[in-house]
Amino acid sequence: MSVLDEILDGVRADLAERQQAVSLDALKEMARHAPSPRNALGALRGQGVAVIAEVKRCSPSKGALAAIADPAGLAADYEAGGAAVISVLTERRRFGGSIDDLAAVRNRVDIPVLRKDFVVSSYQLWEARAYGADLVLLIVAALEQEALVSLIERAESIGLTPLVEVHTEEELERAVDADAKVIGVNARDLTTLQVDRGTFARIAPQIPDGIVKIAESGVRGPHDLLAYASSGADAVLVGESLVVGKDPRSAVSDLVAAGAHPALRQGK
Ligand SMILES: O=C(O)c1ccccc1NCC(=O)[C@H](O)[C@H](O)COP(=O)(O)O
Repeated sequence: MSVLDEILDGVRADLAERQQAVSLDALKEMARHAPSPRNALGALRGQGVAVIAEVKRCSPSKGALAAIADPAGLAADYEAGGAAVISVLTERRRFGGSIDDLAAVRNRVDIPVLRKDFVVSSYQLWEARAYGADLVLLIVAALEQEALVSLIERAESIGLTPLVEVHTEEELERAVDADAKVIGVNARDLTTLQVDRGTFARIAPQIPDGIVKIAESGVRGPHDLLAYASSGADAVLVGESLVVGKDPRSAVSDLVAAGAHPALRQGK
């Protein structure tokens, strides 16, 4: 069984428990009272290369990364460093996250917040909105095309901006066919878990103009951001290097400064 299939099995089991505990109607009611969605597209399309800073405790590829007792405090540091968006990994079994992390982060910061998870059902979209998410990750490799199209439509209809993640040219074609407006190319192969930073440079030129292009995974510092930017990234999504470092605020600030270089502004 592939890593993705293993993750998805766990996600479905946890989801079934939550669906038993909280009805869809109750979630919809919570979503109605949630704070209004923030302007995610505006944040990603700002000047320079936008930095999406991730709250990530552990991962299938590396195991434990950082304890992160106060995810909201970490997110506040990211925001102070100039992050445009906060990503919160809410998957429990392999990433140590929770939907409560999402709510805590959303209540602390003033920038848009991404629910980063393995979404397979519209129930998770309502959950995301009920707990304050502004964006939601949809992974093409985890979804049949019909489900991808319908989750994108449903997400947009309830005020979420879908970030549609691809790993290959075939998945990119599916994302574009599904009318994705924000596409992330993830450099981490879901079968081997190896990071190949060349993936973005290979796939990004085929992303049509007008779609926001995000380079995900493998950013160790400003030099990787600059490499992704030179291949056309509007934004980078960074997790591990921020949570294992001593000073997340200045690490974000260094990335933001590199991404603000005037030479990178052309075409944005
Ligand atoms: O991080 C993993 O090991 C992983 C394994 C399987 C599926 C997804 C995985 N990570 C999620 C992400 O996409 C990253 O957390 C995100 O792009 C940040 O990457 P990094 O900066 O390399 O931590």
